[in-house]
Amino acid sequence: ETRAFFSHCCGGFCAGKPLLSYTAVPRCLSLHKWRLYLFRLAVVVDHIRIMAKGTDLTFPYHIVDHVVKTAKRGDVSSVIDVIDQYCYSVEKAMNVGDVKGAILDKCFLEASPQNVLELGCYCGYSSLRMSRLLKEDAKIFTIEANPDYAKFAQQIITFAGMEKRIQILQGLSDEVLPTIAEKCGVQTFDFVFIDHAKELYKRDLIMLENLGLIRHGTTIVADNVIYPGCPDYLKYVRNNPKYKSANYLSKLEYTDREDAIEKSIYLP
Ligand SMILES: C[S@@+](CC[C@H](N)C(=O)[O-])C[C@H]1O[C@@H](n2cnc3c(N)ncnc32)[C@H](O)[C@@H]1O
Repeated sequence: ETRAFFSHCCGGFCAGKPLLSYTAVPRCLSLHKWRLYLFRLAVVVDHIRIMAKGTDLTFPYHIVDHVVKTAKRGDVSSVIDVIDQYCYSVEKAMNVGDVKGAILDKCFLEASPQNVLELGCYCGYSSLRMSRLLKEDAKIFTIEANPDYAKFAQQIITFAGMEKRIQILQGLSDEVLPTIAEKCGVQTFDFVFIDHAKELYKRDLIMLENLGLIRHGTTIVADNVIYPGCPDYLKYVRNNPKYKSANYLSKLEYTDREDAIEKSIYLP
């Protein structure tokens, strides 16, 4: 139980959690360069745990291999199905999965967004799910701190033929967000999927507000709000007149454990 909990903390990192939490400290010059090193160290620790079978999670490159061997190139739905089959039958991974993925799809279709932001790309699974439902000229920007995961996600996204619709921005969320508008030519996002380090959900939502990156009516969907959970985020969106929130009870990806998705509409 404890192991499973830690393996999902910070979006799947376990032993690295205290190190990752350190990356949550406010940016300042003296800490700046160390935050990414600590993030990478946390990843190394987790890789050792995966190799030692100390967690039931997988390396994303296993997923890349499986997708390339099994899925149909250029067919997004085939790539998504192959990842789901792999996670059910071989090794679990920390992507949103098919069950909560259906809720994400529903929220996405209701919002019919033009500009989409995702925090936490991992292997690109949720980006690909959303990309199937994108309007003609709409685009997804997804932030991923781990350079290896960003690379594997890029391979999967390109294999699925979605490289023009999904842009990966590699870096820590609080370092990428301040320059995203200028870099990507986007003023505000219409839909945000938050699925990175659970203790950063609230901080990064407030950052999006302060940077003016969300507008009246933006839909914000947050994953894993029960397991491993993000109580401070839920308290923030539920007790805040600027948000109208709804909870969708579901199951943790590829398991029977209870989890949920929180959808919040920003109405400042
Ligand atoms: C749960 S996974 C994302 C799963 C993905 N959304 C999906 O469903 O396919 C969380 C990801 O967030 C990334 N992450 C953690 N902290 C981050 C941060 N501060 N900035 C950007 N990415 C971060 C992790 O490296 C990990 O790949």
